[in-house]
Amino acid sequence: MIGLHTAEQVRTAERALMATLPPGTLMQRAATGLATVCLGLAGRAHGLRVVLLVGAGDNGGDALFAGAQLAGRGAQVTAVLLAPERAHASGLTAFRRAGGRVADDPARSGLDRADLVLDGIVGIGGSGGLRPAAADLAGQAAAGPGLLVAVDLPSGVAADTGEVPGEVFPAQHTVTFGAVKPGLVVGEGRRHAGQVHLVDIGLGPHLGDPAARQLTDADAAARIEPPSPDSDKYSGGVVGVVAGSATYPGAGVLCTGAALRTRPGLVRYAGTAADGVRASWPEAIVTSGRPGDAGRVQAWVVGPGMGTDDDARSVLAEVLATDLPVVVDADGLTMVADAPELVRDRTAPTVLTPHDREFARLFTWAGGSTGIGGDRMAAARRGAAELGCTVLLKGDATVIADAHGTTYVNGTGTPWLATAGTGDVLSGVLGAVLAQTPVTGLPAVEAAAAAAHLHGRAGQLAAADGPLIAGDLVRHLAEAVGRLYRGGAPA
Ligand SMILES: NC(=O)C1=CN([C@@H]2O[C@H](COP(=O)(O)OP(=O)(O)OC[C@H]3O[C@@H](n4cnc5c(N)ncnc54)[C@H](O)[C@@H]3O)[C@@H](O)[C@H]2O)[C@@H](O)CC1
Ligand SMILES: [K+]
Repeated sequence: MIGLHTAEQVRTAERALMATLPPGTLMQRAATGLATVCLGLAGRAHGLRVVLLVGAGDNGGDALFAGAQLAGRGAQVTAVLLAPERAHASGLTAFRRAGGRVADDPARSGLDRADLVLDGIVGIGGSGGLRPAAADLAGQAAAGPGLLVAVDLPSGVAADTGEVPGEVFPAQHTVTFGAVKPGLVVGEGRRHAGQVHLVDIGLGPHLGDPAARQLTDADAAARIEPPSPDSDKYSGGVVGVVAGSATYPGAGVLCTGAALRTRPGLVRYAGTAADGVRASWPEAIVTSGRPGDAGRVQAWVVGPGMGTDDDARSVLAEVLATDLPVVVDADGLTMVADAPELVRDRTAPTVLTPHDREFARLFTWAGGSTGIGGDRMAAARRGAAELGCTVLLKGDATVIADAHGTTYVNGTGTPWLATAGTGDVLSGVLGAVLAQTPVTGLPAVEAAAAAAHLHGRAGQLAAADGPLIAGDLVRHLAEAVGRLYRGGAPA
């Protein structure tokens, strides 16, 4: 499990740890970790042209100490000081002593021929958009040839939320200290962090509960129960699917297929796409009747492609009136927006899986001119608390939050997933994981996080061959599940 810790949590842990250590120890650990990652990325030190962008705080101090280490190994290191009189004093001394050069004019920084640029402009002490001089340097760095490495956090990204209120240092790598900050993996910040390298500086025992979490493959595998020797077709959890329509059977076919491929125990389908589903999936038990005619299930998926007419509304109400876990997606969400009490009044878990527009329809505060806003974790938590459910807010880093504020950020996926029908597949996967929860006792928020993780992995596998369509996801699900159990390895 990857814990995501806010700036304040990191500072609190730092204070507790620093009380037991000589001054400067943590910065030395951070700088050594940073220099080590840089050497690994560059593959050499001797003759390497390095430019440090140095702000007025400790983030600049990290850059200066790392720069000193690189200079000591033969790199040609130039520091550009944004506030020369406030630059980290002992960092600057060490840097100069190691042979580092301070640029006397930011216009002659050498960014146009650097091999490596370290962004030590601002870290967890930053606020608001980058100031003009810093923004200008970030722009020059982006236009230059150097590998762009952010120190702790790309300058311009809000550590706790991933908001990017102005210009930003567009890192290809971020070397972060002590804990991964949410802003590196969620929202717009994620797009500017590049590959994240976590340097352990010993904060661990002092960090406490993370503000949010991200699953690894092993975490996801542990939340999707494999069959055991005494399993039968019922013990994996029976999924009920209400999706698609006579005119548009596709959503029913994709959703049912995804549920079957995630944990092939038993999937029951009820709805007007019965003929299409039956033709595609002889393994499913299909009825064209109402959900109540389908037989016993342990969880329902309702909504994708089912329409929003009166019949659909009464089917949705029937499903939500059960005391079973329910996933509501797509048309189901449109109808819930008109009747939120159907969800609010439930005692069994409900997972809503909106994209931004659906989210804005569900929650009027997110529908104004500002939309959801840059803090996607806060939005998902607020929505979940309002309806007493779990919200899976789709995005390039999907956020999953429940009414208690427990939050996950998904770390798998590919931009190729932004294509028609992939949401229907996610609901099917989620239905299958949720159907196990009466037995596994897994909280719905974790089931949803595991489903998003698996869905993203299937997307990555499918996209390895080029552009994917939703059916490819279903075809790659079995392999994605198998790889999760094998720690990511192919068969
Ligand atoms: N807290 C910890 O546990 C550790 C922190 N370390 C480093 O210390 C950093 C935090 O240091 P500080 O608290 O000194 O703060 P920072 O160095 O992150 O930022 C403070 C400076 O940035 C300027 N600034 C703020 N917003 C700005 C903006 N929008 N545009 C331009 N400049 C802006 C401020 O004027 C201030 O001088 C971390 O990010 C990390 O790099 C490490 O040395 C290791 C340990
Ligand atoms: K930085």
